[in-house]
Amino acid sequence: MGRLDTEAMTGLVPDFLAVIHPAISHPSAQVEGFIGGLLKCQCDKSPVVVSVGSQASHNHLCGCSLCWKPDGALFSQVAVVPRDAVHVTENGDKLGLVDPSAVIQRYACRDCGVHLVGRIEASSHPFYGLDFIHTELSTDVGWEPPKFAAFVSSIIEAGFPAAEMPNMRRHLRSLGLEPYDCLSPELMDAISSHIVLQKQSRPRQRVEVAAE
Ligand SMILES: N[C@@H](CCC(=O)N[C@@H](CSCO)C(=O)NCC(=O)O)C(=O)O
Ligand SMILES: [Zn+2]
Ligand SMILES: [Zn+2]
Repeated sequence: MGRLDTEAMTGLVPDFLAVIHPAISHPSAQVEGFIGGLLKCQCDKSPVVVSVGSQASHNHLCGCSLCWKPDGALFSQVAVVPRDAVHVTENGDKLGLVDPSAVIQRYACRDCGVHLVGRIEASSHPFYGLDFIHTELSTDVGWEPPKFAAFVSSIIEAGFPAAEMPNMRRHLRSLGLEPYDCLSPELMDAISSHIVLQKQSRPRQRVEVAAE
């Protein structure tokens, strides 16, 4: 089987649980007062280790083509933490920038391909100050579980049959993961509010009208 078995997905009844994400049948149990843990890449030898000194927030499934997914999964599981809480503690020399032109600067292990951290460098970005992480890379217990599914329509770009999308959305809802085709309304509202504030703090442009 290839990285993503799109042939199996064209069957009449796709095995949704198997293709959504391996962690979804046993989601993490959030622990109050949890203060973070260690993320490790999938290398048996000299794994990259990242220390995260914070609980994660906005944990969600993401169907976009850019976020890292375990083999065979259609969705990534991705959350944010304050960037100050993130420190590469071991084998950081193995990290490489996946796509320098992306808004989220994702750093992956060059040996196993796992993405350890996604950082926003543009200070004007609504999510500046937050790093994207994959909590499944940690064996520590207490991380916030995923709460919704984002960029769901994007899985079609990975080969998921468009005709099966109503079933996929129904299935995500049955798992308590409301499907959205961008981010959740809460996050979209935060993005728009940030844009309004940015416009207000920018001096108004004078529009010159040429005299006839
Ligand atoms: N259809 C595209 C969507 C890609 C996309 O816009 N991804 C979002 C969500 S990633 C985390 O939730 C995004 O913010 N991307 C910016 C970036 O990744 O740099 C596709 O599937 O590729
Ligand atoms: Zn690795
Ligand atoms: Zn994504």
